[in-house]
Amino acid sequence: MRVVVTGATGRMGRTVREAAEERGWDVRPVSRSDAVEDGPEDLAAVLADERPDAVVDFTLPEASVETVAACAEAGVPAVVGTTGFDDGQFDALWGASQSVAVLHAPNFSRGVAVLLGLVREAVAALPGYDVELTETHHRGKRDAPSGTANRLLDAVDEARETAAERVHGRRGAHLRGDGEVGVHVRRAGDVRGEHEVLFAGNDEVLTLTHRAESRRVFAAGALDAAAWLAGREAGWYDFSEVLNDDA
Ligand SMILES: NC(=O)C1=CN([C@@H]2O[C@H](COP(=O)(O)OP(=O)(O)OC[C@H]3O[C@@H](n4cnc5c(N)ncnc54)[C@H](OP(=O)(O)O)[C@@H]3O)[C@@H](O)[C@H]2O)C=CC1
Ligand SMILES: O=C(O)C1=N[C@H](C(=O)O)C[C@H](O)C1
Repeated sequence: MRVVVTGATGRMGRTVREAAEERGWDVRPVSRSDAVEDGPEDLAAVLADERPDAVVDFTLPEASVETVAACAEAGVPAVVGTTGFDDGQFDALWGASQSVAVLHAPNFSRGVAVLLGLVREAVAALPGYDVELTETHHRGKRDAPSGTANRLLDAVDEARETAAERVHGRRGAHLRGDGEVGVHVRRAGDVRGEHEVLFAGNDEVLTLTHRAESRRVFAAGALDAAAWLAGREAGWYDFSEVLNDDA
């Protein structure tokens, strides 16, 4: 496999490069900075010259939109791990997937894929229970709540077949509403990523927690996705399709 890694000097960019090199892949880092060999370079030119099998992108929403547009132009599949897109940016990614294969996931760990299923199952089995979500990440994280937290909240809504009011933190005199879901965000140190979904009711509490212990887990999932996506036709793909084919 030959992959281009954008945001090559970022926390995830560095981890993805190392993991791909360990697999023996041909890795081409692309960065805005001159901290990588070959310095800052135009992505479109790199894609045209080197024809990689896929691009792996963990950057910022505005940067990912540009990257995926360049991939669409060059016909190179794109794996996107970036989070924090607004609706317009998300539409731009989806639009590009009409002309190239795009796979976006807010979390490339297999444990979180399982957690999503468990949350749907718990919501369906525990009607009327209060649900609260807490996520913790390192101090360098920009977006809140995390992309994974938003995906977990969507899973709660899907299982309830209704959109819950998402209450971000609580302060002052305020009684909890029946259907609301509390969302709590913590930023501290270098916590790699923790998500907890709590269900309470009927004199009991159930918590489902996922904790990433290294960024390598995300890099491994993204590289598995890149290998799966290479050579696929244009379209919008989901990480669950990669995992299902693996099972
Ligand atoms: N889906 C998943 O499993 C995971 C997703 N993420 C997501 O990946 C994204 C990146 O996370 P992380 O690696 O921690 O972030 P970092 O801030 O460490 O890295 C982001 C990199 O993006 C590049 N970049 C491109 N354009 C810009 C710009 N305009 N301003 C700043 N940087 C820019 C820079 O690299 P350079 O200078 O080299 O171009 C920068 O280092 C986040 O959205 C995060 O939520 C994180 C972990 C797992
Ligand atoms: O920024 C991070 O670090 C992470 N971001 C992703 C998210 O927003 O959900 C995934 C993971 O939790 C790490």
